Amino acid sequence: MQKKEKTTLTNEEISRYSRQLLLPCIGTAGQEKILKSSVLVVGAGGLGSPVLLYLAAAGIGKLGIIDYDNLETSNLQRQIVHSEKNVGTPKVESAKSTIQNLNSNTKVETYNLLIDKSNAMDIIKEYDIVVDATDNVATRYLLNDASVFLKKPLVSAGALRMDGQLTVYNYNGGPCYRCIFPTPPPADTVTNCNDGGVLGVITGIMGSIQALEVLKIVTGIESSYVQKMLLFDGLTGSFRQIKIRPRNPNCPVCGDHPTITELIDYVQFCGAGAHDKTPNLKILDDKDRITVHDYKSIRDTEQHHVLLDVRETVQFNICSLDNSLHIPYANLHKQLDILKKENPNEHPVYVVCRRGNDSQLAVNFLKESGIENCFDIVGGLDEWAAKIDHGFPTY
Ligand SMILES: Nc1ncnc2c1ncn2[C@@H]1O[C@H](COP(=O)(O)OP(=O)(O)OP(=O)(O)O)[C@@H](O)[C@H]1O
Ligand SMILES: [Zn+2]
Repeated sequence: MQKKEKTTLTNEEISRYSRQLLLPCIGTAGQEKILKSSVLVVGAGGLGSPVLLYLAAAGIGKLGIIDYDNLETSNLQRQIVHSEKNVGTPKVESAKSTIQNLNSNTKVETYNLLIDKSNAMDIIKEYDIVVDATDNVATRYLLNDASVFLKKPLVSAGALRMDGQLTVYNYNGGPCYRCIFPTPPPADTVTNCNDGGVLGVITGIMGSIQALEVLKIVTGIESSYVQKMLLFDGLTGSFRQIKIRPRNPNCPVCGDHPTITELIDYVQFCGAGAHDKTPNLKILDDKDRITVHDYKSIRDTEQHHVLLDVRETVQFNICSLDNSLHIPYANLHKQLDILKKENPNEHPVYVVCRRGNDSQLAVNFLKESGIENCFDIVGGLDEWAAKIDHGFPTY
């Protein structure tokens, strides 16, 4: 008969983790590994929340939490590691207090900072696994490269609107993020939750699967997403697993002859930083733009004009200025006649959107279509709320 090593788990640990100890794929040996492991979670937002909660609950020995931001009310819809009383405080502290209430045995390190090339290596080297729960391309490349250099698995996910995706990079001979996405997308084509929206449950589902993959890696169960990507469509409820390319031997970071051997400037590489909610375009000359203050006096002095709001209908339904003519930017080419009908005397047209990007594109388009007397309202309704009417809703 083979003699088994006695478990090092205490009676308290046996009882606390009993429901997962009973799983043959985990058992006492798996739980011992979980208790000894350390995981770095980058981003304490929509994805990071379930990751942190489930990993703390499962007994991960040390959790690192990185986030530079403070908690906002609009985060509570999905960032369930936080609560109302912590609005305005650093997310890392808010998350730490929740997970310490859940499991006081888990050691928690907080990093209230923006992870970048100056600090990434020093922080990541202290952990076994990295979880990418952020929302921007610059940080994805940074975490990828640092994880490759330090030989750490990277459990990465994203969620937007009703969809999610997930992959485990740089693990068991599989590809890294750069093998699959060698060049970043143009900055102005990237949509984030702030613009596109996201249902909280979607981030909950994707973050929960990230936690699951972490636990599988820690306990030595094979991860299901090496060289595979999970695509989740919340509208149809379908989960699809697609095979992705293998490790690229010519990959500049993880390939056979790497050309990138230290962290680079990711903001420059991606054309956008971690902070940038939406790139602030400036495509019009100043003569084609007016400030919110100038537009306010046009309204106050009742000058004849048309206010054209080019936001999507879902956004227009949230809030709008009185007497706006609504034509979404995407429909403008089809609905120019509506604008012409509303403005037979060719009064000036002032174009507004949420932040002043689409409105500039719209002014450009109107000018090309022969409507010369039109102007962009700089900074859009966000600027209106900030500078003119503090009671105007922001979202
Ligand atoms: N380089 C980085 N360093 C530290 N934290 C980061 C970095 N990049 C992103 N984050 C954090 O990752 C989290 C991503 O989560 P999520 O997208 O759900 O939140 P959000 O940015 O607060 O959302 P919203 O776009 O609705 O304001 C954010 O809390 C953000 O502060
Ligand atoms: Zn690679």
